[in-house]
Amino acid sequence: MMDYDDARGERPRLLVVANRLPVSAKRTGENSWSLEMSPGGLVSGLLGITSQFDTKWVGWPGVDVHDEIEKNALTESLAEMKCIPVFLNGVFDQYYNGYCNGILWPILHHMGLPQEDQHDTNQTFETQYDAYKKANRMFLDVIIDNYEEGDIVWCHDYHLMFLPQYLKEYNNKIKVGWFLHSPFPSSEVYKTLPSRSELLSAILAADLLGFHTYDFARHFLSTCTRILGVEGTHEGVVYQGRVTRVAVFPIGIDPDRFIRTCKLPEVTQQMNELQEKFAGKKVILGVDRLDMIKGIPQKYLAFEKFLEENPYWRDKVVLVQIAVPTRNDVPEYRKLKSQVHGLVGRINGRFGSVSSLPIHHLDCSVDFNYLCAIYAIADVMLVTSLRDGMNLVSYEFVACQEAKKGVLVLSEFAGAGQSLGVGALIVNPWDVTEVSSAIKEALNMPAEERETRHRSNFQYVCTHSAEKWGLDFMSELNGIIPESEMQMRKIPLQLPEQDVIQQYSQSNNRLIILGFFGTLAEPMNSGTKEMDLKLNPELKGTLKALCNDPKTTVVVLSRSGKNILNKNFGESNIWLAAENGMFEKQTTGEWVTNMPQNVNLDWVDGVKNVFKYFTDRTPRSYFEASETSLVWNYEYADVEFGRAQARDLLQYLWAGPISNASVDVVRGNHSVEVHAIGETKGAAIGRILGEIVHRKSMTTPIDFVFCSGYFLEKDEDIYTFFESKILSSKSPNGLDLKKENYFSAAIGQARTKARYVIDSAHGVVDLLHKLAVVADTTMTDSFSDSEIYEPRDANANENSKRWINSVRRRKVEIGDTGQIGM
Ligand SMILES: O=P(O)(O)OC[C@H]1O[C@H](O[C@H]2O[C@H](CO)[C@@H](O)[C@H](O)[C@H]2O)[C@H](O)[C@@H](O)[C@@H]1O
Ligand SMILES: O=c1ccn([C@@H]2O[C@H](COP(=O)(O)OP(=O)(O)O)[C@@H](O)[C@H]2O)c(=O)[nH]1
Repeated sequence: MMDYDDARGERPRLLVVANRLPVSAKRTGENSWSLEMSPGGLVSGLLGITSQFDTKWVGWPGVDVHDEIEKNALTESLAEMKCIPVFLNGVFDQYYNGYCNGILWPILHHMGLPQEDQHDTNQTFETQYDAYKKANRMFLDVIIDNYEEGDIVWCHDYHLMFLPQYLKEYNNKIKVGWFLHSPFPSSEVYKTLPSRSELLSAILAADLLGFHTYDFARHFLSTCTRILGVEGTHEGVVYQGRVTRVAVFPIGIDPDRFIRTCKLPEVTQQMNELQEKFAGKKVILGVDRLDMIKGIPQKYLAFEKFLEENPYWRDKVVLVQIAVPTRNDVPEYRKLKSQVHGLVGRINGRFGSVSSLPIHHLDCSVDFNYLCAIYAIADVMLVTSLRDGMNLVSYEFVACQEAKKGVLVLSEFAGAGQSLGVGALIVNPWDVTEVSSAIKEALNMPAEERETRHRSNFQYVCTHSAEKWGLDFMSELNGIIPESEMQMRKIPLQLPEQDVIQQYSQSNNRLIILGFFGTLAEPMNSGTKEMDLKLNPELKGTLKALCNDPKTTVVVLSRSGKNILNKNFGESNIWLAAENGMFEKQTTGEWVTNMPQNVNLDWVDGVKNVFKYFTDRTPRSYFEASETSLVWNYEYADVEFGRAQARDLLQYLWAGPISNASVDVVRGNHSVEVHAIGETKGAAIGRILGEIVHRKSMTTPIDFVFCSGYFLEKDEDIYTFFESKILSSKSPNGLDLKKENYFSAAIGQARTKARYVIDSAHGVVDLLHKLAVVADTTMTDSFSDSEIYEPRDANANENSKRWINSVRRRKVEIGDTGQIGM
């Protein structure tokens, strides 16, 4: 955790940006306002971090104000509380009631999009979406007006999903964090959102994204994979050349505030009054905003069932439900209110009497002291959220229960279900029978068990406070920025193709090192099987031309076996390294083995069986097997399923065929590779280089190296091998390499040890075509001046054909025989 130097007044400046300010304004007269604490867990949680930072809040003040004088008056009142208002006049209804709470909120809580009148819904959707973006821009404008260099900006919640993008577009150096207080749904639900990609890309502009639970973070990562096609790693999401860190930060409360409040005389007085009022009865408590995600109807149905089945308890228990009014302007919420009132009437009618009602339903919020008092006297807290980001009410109840040690009945669908699962009775709120039984169990629970359960919850709530949550997030954000900047700096440049061509044309002894899979091989399709790895047909002529140039040596380094390389490169005068260098040969010669003596390959058949098993059960996966290595690849399978299968496959392997074998297991992006210990591509290239120098009896040092492939991270030593050979003067090892004539280029990797990147294998194919032309022209110059060159390969792609022809024409025009001046 970070240590901030309060004594020197060096608290970092933090702009907390949330839809709602911690206080909401109410007009009390002309130009005068009263400020009240805003409801909801977001505000409660964030209050815990204000002491650690020089914090200012940016948010909606809770009212529409049109008059400039009034705006100024309110702005001044809010400034005293370090709050900066964003007046959302004109867009608020469409943005907040419409897009935020009518569209995003139900999607995030697994409830799906509204389905009434599709045509109207589509029309309003567009307007609401526009208002949402406009509102996010209004937040941006206020931030810009108040931003000072070095400020950290922490954006909160689903209301502000565009803000990270807007902030970074304004100033890429601002540290931006974004935290989601609600759940993040499964990709199957999120996918239905019409603006799904834009919203995802917009939040990925942040440096750090936080979620309450692993489930939500996992859903988010797999949604990014499925919708944007990006890979989620343990570090986060690599998107558009930068890494966005994704991490889990479960929010907490300020437990001391509750513990202290419960000891205040006025609060103990309220407790006494409540106890007197409910004397002889057990109190079950519910505290929720009247929101459909809180499962209040389900709670009432379960309570009704409990009363039905347990007549003994009918006059000995009362359910007090504080239903805090919320989002009254959203139609769904108004409907919920009447539904809930109907249920209360029915149950009280069925089980109540003149002197007692089983349900006390309050449509209001209560003040903080009263809330603590009622938390403290309750015997059972009943939380039946159908989905809930965290549910701080359950933490608050625990914090107030040191004396009573009541029982928490908690929905498994609240984030809190993951943290308080040991102490609480966890229920599925949709299962009224289960909730009814849990009520009974809670009411009958022996004191000793209540004590044990409470202790475990209390310990958690006290150690996982809102302050810790805020500091953890900020600490991560601060740590991550330099790293992500570093990563941005480390991101290699695009291969400078023209420099490669120029250096190639000027050099006298060139070495081209290429991978096979994902580089020279034709893209696989779903039907591809083990032996089908084939040289891209576009490259046949090109490779031949390169290999036939006496100034050029081509090496193909592959994890594939000897047979596959023989089949594909048998006709070229080329150096081959099969199985990552276990076997080597020049096409004209015999394969030489580098396999250590006594290497044990007993594991191969067992691994093959496991790979076969998983290939059969994972559509569009396939495996390659060679003498010393096997690779199972799920690149073309459903990525999520493939990943899950890969996990299972590894368990099978470790438990069986490789438990005692001398093998390396490498997890690639979409593959699992098992190979005999002993070879790396870097070591192989070192040996081959020695051979080349020796066999060719070289007199001219190698003065051009191009090395490119779709290599696994562990094989990237192939790129670093040459780095140590780059000298200012000619080196004794037959190399004359400088940074100008050494080109290492990884295909499609955001992070690599190579100097450069190429977006796809097409880039390599294209470049090789061009180099082949240079090889041809420098070798023979056998075209007549009037001849327009036709690439020898009819399949060469259009760009390279065009390029080649333009070079030919220029060559004709300027009579250039040896060099191509680019
Ligand atoms: O501002 P409102 O529209 O009135 O709604 C109140 C808040 O509701 C949501 O709270 C969430 O945040 C809590 C703390 O992280 C979490 O415990 C709870 O599960 C969530 O529902 C909403 O996310 C906030 O933005 C609202 O302010
Ligand atoms: O009359 C009330 C009752 C409760 N709360 C607070 O509202 C928050 C509810 O947070 P929770 O995470 O449980 O759910 P949310 O309402 O944010 O979805 C808690 O901090 C409660 O103390 C409130 O402000 N007024």
